[in-house]
Amino acid sequence: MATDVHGPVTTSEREKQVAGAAAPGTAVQVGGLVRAFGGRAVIDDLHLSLRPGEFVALLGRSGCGKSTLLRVLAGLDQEIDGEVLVPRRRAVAFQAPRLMPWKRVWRNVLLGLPGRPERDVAVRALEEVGLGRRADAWPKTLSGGEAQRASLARALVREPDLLLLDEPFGALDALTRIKAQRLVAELWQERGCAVLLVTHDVEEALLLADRALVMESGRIAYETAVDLPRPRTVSDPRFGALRARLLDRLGVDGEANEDGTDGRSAGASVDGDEGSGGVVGGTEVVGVGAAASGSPTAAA
Ligand SMILES: Nc1ncnc2c1ncn2[C@@H]1O[C@H](COP(=O)(O)OP(=O)(O)OP(=O)(O)O)[C@@H](O)[C@H]1O
Repeated sequence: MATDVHGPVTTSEREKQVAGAAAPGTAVQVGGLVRAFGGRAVIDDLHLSLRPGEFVALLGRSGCGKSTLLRVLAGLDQEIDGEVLVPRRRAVAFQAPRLMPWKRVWRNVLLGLPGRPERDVAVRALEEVGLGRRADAWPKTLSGGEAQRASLARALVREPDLLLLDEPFGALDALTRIKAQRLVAELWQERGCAVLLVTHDVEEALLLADRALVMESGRIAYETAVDLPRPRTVSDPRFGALRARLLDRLGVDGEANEDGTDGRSAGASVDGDEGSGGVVGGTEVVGVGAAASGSPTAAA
């Protein structure tokens, strides 16, 4: 069962015990996590930790269990074994904005919040994502990018210590996507919350994250620090080298050389199904413990 370790003091004895076991300075701590569907373990003895304020990207082939892990961390799936320590304040945004069409945008932002929060609370969150003037709009009148920003506002209004993003930019066109990535980078810098971003896009991971993880066979099979100064550019040779290494690890042929001098132009992404064979094999951990550093001011 997912257990909160931050925020107001927990009440149950079990929560106290688990909270006591959490390492200091840890936002997320997962140990021996197993999630099975019909006897098939999609997550199998997974271990993961995030530091407060750390931005981590989670990559992996389609069907390898990324969204399942995110749902567990969000507390949406509790049919698990193992230990999951997460902040009490956490929020999730999905690829589909999931706005209720019969509620105005500002009411969507406040959906599910305890108490009776005022409209102003929603408007402030909408202003943060550049949508203050659309507070009274109906969701169907928003563009795809605007709807995604409204979804982000709904997550931010919860003032999360952990923000879980499940391919939030996946359905956006290229330009809107770049803007949305920059927005997330800025909001992360301002808010200082830990972020776990599920993405298929290696470049997106490298532009935004302190650390990139690759999930495979139900575990974190590979990780690398992204210790590049911000703002980052895809033309940086070190960026190209990291991209090549990650693509190789994901079983995708990269055109970039290891030194990054002949990098791909854009859109290095992962597809193909987990379990369809593939180049990725074995378990390797590289650069464990990368510190969150620099200022995430730009993402392209
Ligand atoms: N509720 C469920 N019932 C049965 N199987 C499920 C359920 N949810 C997920 N699965 C299975 O678990 C596996 C992992 O799914 P998940 O959505 O976590 O993968 P993913 O890595 O996020 O994939 P993608 O990148 O394509 O979104 C898949 O084989 C999926 O069919």
